[in-house]
Amino acid sequence: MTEPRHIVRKWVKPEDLNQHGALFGGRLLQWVDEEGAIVAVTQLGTTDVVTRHMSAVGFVSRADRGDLLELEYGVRRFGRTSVTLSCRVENAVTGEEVLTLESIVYVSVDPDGTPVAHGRTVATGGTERLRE
Ligand SMILES: CC(=O)SCCNC(=O)CCNC(=O)[C@H](O)C(C)(C)COP(=O)(O)OP(=O)(O)OC[C@H]1O[C@@H](n2cnc3c(N)ncnc32)[C@H](O)[C@@H]1OP(=O)(O)O
Repeated sequence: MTEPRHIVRKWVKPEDLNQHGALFGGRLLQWVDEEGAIVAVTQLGTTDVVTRHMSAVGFVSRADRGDLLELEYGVRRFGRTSVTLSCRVENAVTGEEVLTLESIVYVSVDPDGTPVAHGRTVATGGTERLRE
């Protein structure tokens, strides 16, 4: 399962930089997780979603101040309580790969934080499930 894709863009600003003047890796992971959670929320139709697992992280190339980054998510799999996304980050201008995560697993939870079945089996490209 790879379609539809979800793309968000981030501009690297001065407050996002590390001591070498490049994008701080932790900031990039924050973006990847936060935007991924929003994709998961739109897929599952609930805002009660938590991150359970991330696959190995490899920072392939650096991003610098002023770079425009594209975070592209795919929906890989629906489980009983989880949804698994993939994420590729690239420079929106050059297309150079910055980071790829094979899988990020988000879990639907109840108010006590216990996993609950979400009942979803098919990906959506929209936000209509939030209004169901
Ligand atoms: C958006 C954010 O930043 S949220 C903040 C960061 N995240 C958190 O604080 C979450 C902390 N973790 C937890 O509270 C708990 O681990 C929970 C509630 C998420 C899950 O509880 P668990 O006891 O692990 O539940 P369980 O073993 O049933 O797993 C839940 C789902 O995650 C999947 N899962 C669990 N571990 C993994 C793993 N290592 N890799 C892939 N999937 C996994 C399971 O397969 C299951 O999916 P399924 O129901 O679709 O088959």
